[in-house]
Amino acid sequence: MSAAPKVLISDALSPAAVQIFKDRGIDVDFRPELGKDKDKLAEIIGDYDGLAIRSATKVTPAILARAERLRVIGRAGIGVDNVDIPVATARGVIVMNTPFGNSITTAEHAIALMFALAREIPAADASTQAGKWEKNRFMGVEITGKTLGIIGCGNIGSIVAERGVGLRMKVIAYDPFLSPERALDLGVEKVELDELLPRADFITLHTPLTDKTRNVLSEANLAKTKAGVRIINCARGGLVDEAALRRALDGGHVAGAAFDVFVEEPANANPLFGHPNVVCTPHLGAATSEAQENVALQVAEQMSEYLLRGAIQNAVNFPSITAEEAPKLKPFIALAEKLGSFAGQLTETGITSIAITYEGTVAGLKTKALTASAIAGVLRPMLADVNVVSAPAVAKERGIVVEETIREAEGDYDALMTLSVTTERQTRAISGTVFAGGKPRILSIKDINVDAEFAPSMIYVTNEDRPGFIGRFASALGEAGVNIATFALGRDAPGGSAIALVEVDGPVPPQVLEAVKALPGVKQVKALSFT
Ligand SMILES: NC(=O)C1=CN([C@@H]2O[C@H](COP(=O)(O)OP(=O)(O)OC[C@H]3O[C@@H](n4cnc5c(N)ncnc54)[C@H](O)[C@@H]3O)[C@@H](O)[C@H]2O)C=CC1
Ligand SMILES: O=C(O)CCC(=O)C(=O)O
Repeated sequence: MSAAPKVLISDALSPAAVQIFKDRGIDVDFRPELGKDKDKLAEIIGDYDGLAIRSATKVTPAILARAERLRVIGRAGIGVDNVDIPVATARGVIVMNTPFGNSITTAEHAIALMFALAREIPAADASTQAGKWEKNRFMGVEITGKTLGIIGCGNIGSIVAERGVGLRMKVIAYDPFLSPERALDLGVEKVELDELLPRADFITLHTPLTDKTRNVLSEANLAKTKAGVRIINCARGGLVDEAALRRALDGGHVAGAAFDVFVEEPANANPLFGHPNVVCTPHLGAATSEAQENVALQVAEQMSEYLLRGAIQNAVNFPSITAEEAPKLKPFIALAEKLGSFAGQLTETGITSIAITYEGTVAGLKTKALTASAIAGVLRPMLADVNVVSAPAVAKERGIVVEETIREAEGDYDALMTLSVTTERQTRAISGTVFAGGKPRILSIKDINVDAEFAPSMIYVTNEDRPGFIGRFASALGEAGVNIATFALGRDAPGGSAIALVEVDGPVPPQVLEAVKALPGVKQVKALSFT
């Protein structure tokens, strides 16, 4: 029996997560202090199959380089910008998040900050508790009837929009991916950024931080906002140019700003600090007991399902696979990898494209996962470290075009998978299926029917279809002491091109391949291995 998977929790997750892992039979170490101790984390990460984090742990290339066993990183929350996704993907590590568990809580924090700004609640509180009773100092603004401009109207932005509508605000939203139907449903007017900026009394940001959204409120865009605007950022530091915002606050154009997130976190110093109309919280958007319980439970469930059953949910770098789909996919994943491996072992020049056709019942499965497995199979003979998670990215990086075709109708087989690999010299197609009992099987190679299993040690020969070849081939193996286990043959036409696929016991010495190559009519000989 294989050992139980081991998970490290390196951030302040709700203890509910620990219990879930334990209940599922997973060994778990709860070490929240490690999120801030990257050296210690790097020292021990090699012992773990899973890493559960919030935002304090930075999963850098240096940490990943030491994570030899790591299979999954689970973010109890939404933003995965503290994880180096390309490097995790290249190392075959699934990265999953919990995209909904803290959305309501974060939207509520944005609304709370909007009220805090409108009525200067933090400053009024400090003044009152200091015994000043400055009734005339604090003159707020009413929310009702004001225009709320939302930048990024996804999960959290939509909840903020609904709350804004409920507060009788006029809600406008800039989000290139917001459909007109969804905007209508939410009661929101969809606008361009240049329209939102001068119209909004309050602007709230709810996008991820990407190359496109960085400094979306730049100095130039801040200058386009309405005089007296109030700005709320509960999404990510870096969406607003903090120094430019400070100048706009100092100059009086911006009436107030409420920030939960900062360019540098923990934010011990920041250009916004100290301004009387600025309200700050230390990245508390998701900090309610409800949200933390939600995300901790969800991430622990998702990670356990993956580590124990191969189910993938909410991965940002791999298609989802349910626990019900996982066992159905498993034999086809093996088939896809082996077809890929067959082609990969035969390929000696640069690959330009990989095409995979799914026919019959297999067309109804998660073909994206199968395609990723096939690509991994093709590339593995050339790149030892590639795996099913990293393969699509590696292929893309190498300029290999990947095509997937799905045909629901069945032909001669319930399920048929055909992989074609095109190199600078030729296209090689291999088809296969899964037989009862889950065994992958080869059905044709280069359009020639050959019925064979994949075996640990095989010899693949292409030759001219001439009398006497089989006897000479078998004798060459016999003389070298290589025992034949199974023998599969195929040809396109009498006297045309033929294929022999022979399973042998044990490895094939190079001199045996040379001897077979020297036989009359032989075009190609290759030892193949399938584990
Ligand atoms: N302060 C906190 O503690 C928390 C912060 N967050 C952050 O909130 C942000 C939003 O989260 P969700 O709503 O769950 O994400 P989401 O993915 O559901 O929504 C993001 C929206 O931004 C839009 N968008 C992307 N690029 C854009 C662009 N260039 N201009 C305008 N809109 C653009 C997308 O179309 C999408 O609708 C994330 O960055 C997340 O990390 C989330 C939870 C807690
Ligand atoms: O875990 C946290 O407190 C931060 C939450 C967050 O920023 C997110 O989920 O994106």
